[in-house]
Amino acid sequence: MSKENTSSRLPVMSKRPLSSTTDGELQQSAPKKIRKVETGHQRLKPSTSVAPPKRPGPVRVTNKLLPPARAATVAAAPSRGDAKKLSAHAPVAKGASKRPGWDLKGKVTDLENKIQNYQSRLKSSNQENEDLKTSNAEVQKNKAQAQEETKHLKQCLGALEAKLTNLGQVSIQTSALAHCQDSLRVCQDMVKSLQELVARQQDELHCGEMERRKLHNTIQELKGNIRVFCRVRPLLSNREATIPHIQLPAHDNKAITLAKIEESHVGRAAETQKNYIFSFDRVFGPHSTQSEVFEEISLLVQSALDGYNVSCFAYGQTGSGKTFTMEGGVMEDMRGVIPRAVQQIFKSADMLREQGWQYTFTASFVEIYNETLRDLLYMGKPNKRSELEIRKTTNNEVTVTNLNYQRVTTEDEVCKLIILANQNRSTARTNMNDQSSRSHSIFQLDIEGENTGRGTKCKSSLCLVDLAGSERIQKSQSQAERFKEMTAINSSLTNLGIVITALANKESFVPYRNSKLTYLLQGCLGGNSKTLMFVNISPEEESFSESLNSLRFASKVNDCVIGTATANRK
Ligand SMILES: Nc1ncnc2c1ncn2[C@@H]1O[C@H](COP(=O)(O)OP(=O)(O)OP(=O)(O)O)[C@@H](O)[C@H]1O
Repeated sequence: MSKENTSSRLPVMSKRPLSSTTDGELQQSAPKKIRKVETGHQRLKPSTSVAPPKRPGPVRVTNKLLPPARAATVAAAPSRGDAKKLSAHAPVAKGASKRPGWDLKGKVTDLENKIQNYQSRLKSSNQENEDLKTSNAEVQKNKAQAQEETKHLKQCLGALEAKLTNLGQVSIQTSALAHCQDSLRVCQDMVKSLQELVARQQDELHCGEMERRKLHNTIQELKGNIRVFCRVRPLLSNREATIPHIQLPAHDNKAITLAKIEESHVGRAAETQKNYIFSFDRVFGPHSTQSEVFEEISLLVQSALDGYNVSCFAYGQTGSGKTFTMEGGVMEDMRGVIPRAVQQIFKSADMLREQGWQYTFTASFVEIYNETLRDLLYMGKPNKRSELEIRKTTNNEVTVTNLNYQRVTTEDEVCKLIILANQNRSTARTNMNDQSSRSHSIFQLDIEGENTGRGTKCKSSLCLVDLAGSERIQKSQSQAERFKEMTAINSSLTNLGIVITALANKESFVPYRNSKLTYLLQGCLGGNSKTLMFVNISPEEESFSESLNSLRFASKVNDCVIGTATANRK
């Protein structure tokens, strides 16, 4: 039965005229109606207390824990059993506690009172329930807020903890930084003292370098400012296994003997041997390598970087190995004096750069053919070649008009110029040598060095000369043009000999201008210059006379050198 039904009956019961009914009827009907009322009270369960519910005060833990629906049920009504208890304890209207059985009206009144009482309690319970709901909602809201706040606080805490950790790290880093700063100060002190040490050592190094240059020059002077090396070419064919007419003593690398076996004019002895003994600064046999030869010259090349003019000549008959000695082959171990000297110059300049030296290099390559100068670095049209003239500058330096003076910075650049010069070089066929060069070729590297820190400068020239063949006219069977070439070559070589002799004898007049060769090489042939002459010898027996001539010419030069060395010792 619904609550609505229960409540609708109660007014009916109260309005029924009791007088028109019998006690029995009333007695029978009354309990039914009471039961119906009680049935309606079943919705009040579960009730844990019959005490009138108090108005909700401050939120209690029990209320918080109860779900809202259950709280509402408690407030709605007690259970049937509870109703009995309630009836037992419920306050009874005054004067209704002991109603006689017939006082049905009174009982009804009592019951109505009770109902009113319950209704008011129900109302207050509902109110209380509503209050609890509101309070619960507030609690939930507060709880959510509290959770939010907790979350926020946790975040703050996390951030603070992170900050704290960072602060810890910062303090570690600060102490590490302080440590580093200390180390830096120590290092700075160390760097300062090292810089002072380096400066001192640079001073010492510079002094050492200048001392080295001086001593090096002294050694070169003691060895002689004009030196002669002899080199014997190996046999080019296997026709002759030995070279009996050239003797090189095993124990002495400065001597060479040409032995000539002549028929005896006396008659008894079949033949006699005539020995021509020569002595030079060094004699290289047929098996000497290019690097062995250069080793002896490298000290002179060093002098060029130190500021001394250096010249190196290769003298000898056609085919004796002059070009091979000066230029050599393409293979590394076949490279001759010019490429090796260039390599050494650039390497040494690189090393000296660390000591504050800056070098500039200018290369030129010229040939003298029939007493005419030709630029070997010329790249224009052959018929557009300008005439080259040797001139002297106001500084008394020799220069050539219209000649290509190429600024070079690397060894490679110089090697390319050498290739170009070779292509330009005049060659002509002769009976002596298919690739015979009929001109003097002069490679010149002008070197300018400056040590700005020390205020020191040096200037020098390195001249490497491959002379034209020196053979006699008859042997080469030269005709007309060849005769003219030969005359010019021999004339200039003779003049070279004369100039060297005049220099060695310290003569007041040196006839440089007698030939283009000596005029051009004037700067590299006197004063503070150092000269080296190679005399190249062909090993073939038929070249005996030419070899003898060459050795005699070289010996004349060498004798002059010995005279100079003796004078130095005094
Ligand atoms: N030391 C050597 N070892 C091996 N081969 C050599 C040596 N010297 C010279 N030759 C060879 O001998 C030949 C002639 O040499 P080279 O051209 O150098 O003579 P040259 O004196 O320059 O002649 P020219 O005056 O006619 O120019 C070349 O084929 C060269 O390779």
